[in-house]
Amino acid sequence: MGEEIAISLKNVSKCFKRYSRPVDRLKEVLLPGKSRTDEFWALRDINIEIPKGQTVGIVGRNGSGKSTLLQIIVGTLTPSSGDVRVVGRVSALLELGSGFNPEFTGRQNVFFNGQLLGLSQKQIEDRFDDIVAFADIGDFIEQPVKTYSSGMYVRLAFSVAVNVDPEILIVDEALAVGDVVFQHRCMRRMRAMMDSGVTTLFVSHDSGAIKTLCNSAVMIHDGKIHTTGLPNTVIIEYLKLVTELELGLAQDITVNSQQQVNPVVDNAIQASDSPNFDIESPSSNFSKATRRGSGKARIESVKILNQLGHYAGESPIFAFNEEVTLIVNLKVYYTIKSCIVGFHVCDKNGNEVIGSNTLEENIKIDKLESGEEIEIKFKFNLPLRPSSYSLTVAGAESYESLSFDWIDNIMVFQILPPDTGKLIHALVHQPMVVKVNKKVLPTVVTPA
Ligand SMILES: Nc1ncnc2c1ncn2[C@@H]1O[C@H](COP(=O)(O)OP(=O)(O)OP(=O)(O)O)[C@@H](O)[C@H]1O
Repeated sequence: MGEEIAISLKNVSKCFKRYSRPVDRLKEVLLPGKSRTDEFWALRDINIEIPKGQTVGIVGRNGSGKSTLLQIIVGTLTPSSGDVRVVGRVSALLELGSGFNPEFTGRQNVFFNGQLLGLSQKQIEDRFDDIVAFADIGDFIEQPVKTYSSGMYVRLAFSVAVNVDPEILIVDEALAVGDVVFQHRCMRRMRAMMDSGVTTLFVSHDSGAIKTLCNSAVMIHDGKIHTTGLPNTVIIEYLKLVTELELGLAQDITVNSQQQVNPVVDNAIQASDSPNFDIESPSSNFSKATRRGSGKARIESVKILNQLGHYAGESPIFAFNEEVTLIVNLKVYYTIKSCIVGFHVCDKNGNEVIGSNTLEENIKIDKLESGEEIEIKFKFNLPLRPSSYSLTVAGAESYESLSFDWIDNIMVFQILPPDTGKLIHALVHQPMVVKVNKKVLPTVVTPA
């Protein structure tokens, strides 16, 4: 006998009608008979089968179609075509704001929701204390839900969703809204439910959560299934796509910023006259990166090797804390008195999180003549929070002098979450030793 299927979608597509201009909606009302909407396919030919008891993660960029897919499975949206089968009682925690009546108190909403999910009054009463205890929102349970903060709202909604004995649990990113303590509590509860055989569908942008919680994952892109498989494989594909798109964005910005050339630097480059800026490099990103400098010496190529010593590619993905080697090749066009070459790694907000240079690392590079070439290698680890980072590489004769070459955004790379499932809360992670000493309480001697 084959495995039981809890959720099955066959050739499911969803088309929304959209007005490209608000005035078209008005025109349609005033001049009925002609549709003025455009068709927008949010989902196209989705085929998924989720066996009973599995936990499946769904990833995809904003607007890729994840929420539409979940709403179709839950039944709050009907597909334009295709077949949806869901076997079992579904409890869903979809977007914030759905499910509760804002005018009702928390207590009234618990009963209202429980009934919607098919529980009797008695069954809800039996579970009520557990629901309130898990939500931990104190006296607010007697207040109208419209007075709740978004965090309180999620606490109560999640508590209801997990305390009604669902056979299928569908969670859409809502965990991110609660505080960290609550997120951990939710994770523990979800894991317990998964262990007890509840089929779970879990949408998240948190690749660590997908990797630690799910048996398999599905990546949606532009309304279609892009990749399915083991969570790690799907996450790598997802991060690769995100990195490539980010890099494309960085390059667009670069093209604009290059139009505003710093005149001082520009004159210096022109004065140097001879350097050839059509650099051959292993990276096609290279020539498009934001670049400035006198041009007396030029960074000819930059590449990163992974911990196995292999070239990591143009948009690398590294393991958490992986040891990498950055290799910078420099060619001198005009004699320089001395040379400092350095780099830094920036997070998305532009914070420089890792960086150094030859001078600070006590590597002295003396006078270099025109035509000389040098290679500099920096070996370091990447103990950084899983995210994407950009690399900047630069060189100058001294701290006081104008850079001879400075290249921002030469590369964007991605760091994966630790395999252990550990969450990295800070930007940079430090190895540490933790010791707990249990205090021995003095024994109290009671007088005879
Ligand atoms: N009711 C609607 N009418 C028209 N277009 C819609 C409607 N609902 C969703 N869309 C469009 O469908 C696409 C998919 O939306 P959906 O909310 O499913 O994406 P998502 O992957 O969940 O995004 P996010 O991660 O931002 O929540 C988007 O382009 C969205 O604008």
